[in-house]
Amino acid sequence: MASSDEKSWSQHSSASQRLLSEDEQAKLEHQNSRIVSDFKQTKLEREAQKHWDVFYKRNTTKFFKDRHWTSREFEDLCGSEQKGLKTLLEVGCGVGNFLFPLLEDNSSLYIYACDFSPRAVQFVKENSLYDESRCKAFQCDLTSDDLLAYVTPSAVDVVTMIFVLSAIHPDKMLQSLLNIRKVLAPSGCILFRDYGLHDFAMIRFSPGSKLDENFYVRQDGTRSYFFSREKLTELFNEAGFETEKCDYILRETINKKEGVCVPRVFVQGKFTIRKRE
Ligand SMILES: C[S@@+](CC[C@H](N)C(=O)[O-])C[C@H]1O[C@@H](n2cnc3c(N)ncnc32)[C@H](O)[C@@H]1O
Repeated sequence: MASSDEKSWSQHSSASQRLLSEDEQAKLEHQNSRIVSDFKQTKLEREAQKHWDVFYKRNTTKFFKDRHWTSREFEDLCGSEQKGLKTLLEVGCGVGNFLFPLLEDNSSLYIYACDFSPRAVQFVKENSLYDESRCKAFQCDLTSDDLLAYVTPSAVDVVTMIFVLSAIHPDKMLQSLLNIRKVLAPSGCILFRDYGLHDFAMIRFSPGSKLDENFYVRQDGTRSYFFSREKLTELFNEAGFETEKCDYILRETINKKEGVCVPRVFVQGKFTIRKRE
């Protein structure tokens, strides 16, 4: 995960995926020498929520930086008033690093925010900027709880998914998207940003951390998938969405702790509900 001591120093987008050096290819190959057992994989899935909750117990609100870049990166979030954007749902909101900057920048926006970690939701509610007339935070597991229990059907103009789908088991990604689709207005969209294929964090995993193709477990039991553009568009297509945009974002960050410059890869996209099935 990108911790708060990593500082970005340059950024650019690219249509093609990052090519690996021979050394990096060898590292990826080496990861296959020890794949996590089925027994441990089942346990990790059963305890997914617990692992994230413990993550927030340990890191409180200090791990992720406030995401002030979102309005810049997603033009749909810029000037929301003029665009008639009224209601937004952020899924996998963590402690609100995306939510609060957005609330501050958009005075007429109402934001629903959910996460399956009860501690994360509690941190959101305890934030001094939390205002029930402007937002509602609730606990919800996207893979199993019906979003319609909290949000009116088709009531949401924009859903944001910021580094959340990667934390969900690949077998449950589709059902999570179908769940989200139910609350999205027919003209609405999903704005997406997550870890991309060949991100530095992916190469860095050691043997014994690989769960499946492009899917890994961290030391603390939280998991991460690394998306190719193809995988992502295929998934959204299957869930009834059209891909408006889907790009790799390549950026270099300085990891201050280790004193090295590392290549980060993210995937960013915009998806709309397909008009005709
Ligand atoms: C990498 S963090 C990103 C948090 C936040 N979106 C941000 O960018 O700061 C992933 C978040 O997804 C949440 N999450 C993982 N699986 C989930 C699920 N099935 N349902 C709801 N939230 C989930 C975790 O609790 C965690 O807060």
